[in-house]
Amino acid sequence: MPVKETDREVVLTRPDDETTSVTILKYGATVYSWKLKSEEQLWLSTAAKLDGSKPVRGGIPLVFPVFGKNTTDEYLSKLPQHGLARNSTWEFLGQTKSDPPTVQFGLKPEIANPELTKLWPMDFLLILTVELGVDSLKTAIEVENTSTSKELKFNWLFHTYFRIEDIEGTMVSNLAGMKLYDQLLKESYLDKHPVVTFHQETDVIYQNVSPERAIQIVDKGVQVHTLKRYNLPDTVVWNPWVEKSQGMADFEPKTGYEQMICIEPGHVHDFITLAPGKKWNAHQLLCKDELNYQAIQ
Ligand SMILES: O=P(O)(O)OC[C@H]1O[C@H](O)[C@H](O)[C@@H](O)[C@@H]1O
Repeated sequence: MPVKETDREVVLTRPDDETTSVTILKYGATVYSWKLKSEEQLWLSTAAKLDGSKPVRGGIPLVFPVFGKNTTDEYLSKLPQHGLARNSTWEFLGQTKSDPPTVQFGLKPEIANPELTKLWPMDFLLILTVELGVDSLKTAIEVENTSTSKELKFNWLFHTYFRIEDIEGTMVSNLAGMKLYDQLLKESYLDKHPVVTFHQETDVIYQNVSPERAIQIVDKGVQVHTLKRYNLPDTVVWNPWVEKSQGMADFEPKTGYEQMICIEPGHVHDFITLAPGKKWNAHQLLCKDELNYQAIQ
């Protein structure tokens, strides 16, 4: 069966290849496994909670309506870090296409985490579409402002944890020349390095990364993941390294930072503001591609 639903999750398998599948937890509509020919592509902590007691540490948590911890907005500042989508149980809306196999999940205030919608009393409808290609995974989001009178102000981000072999042998290409905000230094600057490499904790937000840029994760000269984006101008690059991993109870094994890199496409530098009745769409595409070093314009 290409789509298997249980109380907890939905597993989508390619009819032409049963070793290629994606598993989506209803809690957070979190993709927590994507296997290509039996090989896991995403990183998941061995201590990740899959029982709805905490957002999932790994896979693709969804960040909405706020990225990080807001301190200025009257309502968004009341929400916990990264908002309410990753700590709400979404509704499985079913399979919408058989080729490529595609499923949808929905979230609206009536079913979202009531502790959190109390703090952020807005009208919205989120539809997440997950499409399993031969060697790709597309996650697409539609945000609708269902209010008839109020604007909807929000961030969106796909918090994608990629599985890699060895962080110190890994580089991320095609972000060179971009302006970034370093969340650790609390400073903005131009990244003049030709590629991003990792030797310590990294937590940076690249801004206005052109949609033509395919971000590639390269392991010792070999392309292992390619990330394409639509309508997601910012890209967060995060690796917690040694100390930060020690401090996260759900991050295991403690050496796991060596096998993961978060490349998170989003709209987080500015808020999106949607007028009543309007919709906003974006997607990320995780795929395999030839190594393509794109020149800085
Ligand atoms: O621990 P979490 O709330 O899941 O956040 C994990 C990480 O998410 C993003 O990558 C942020 O840029 C980091 O500052 C944060 O530490």
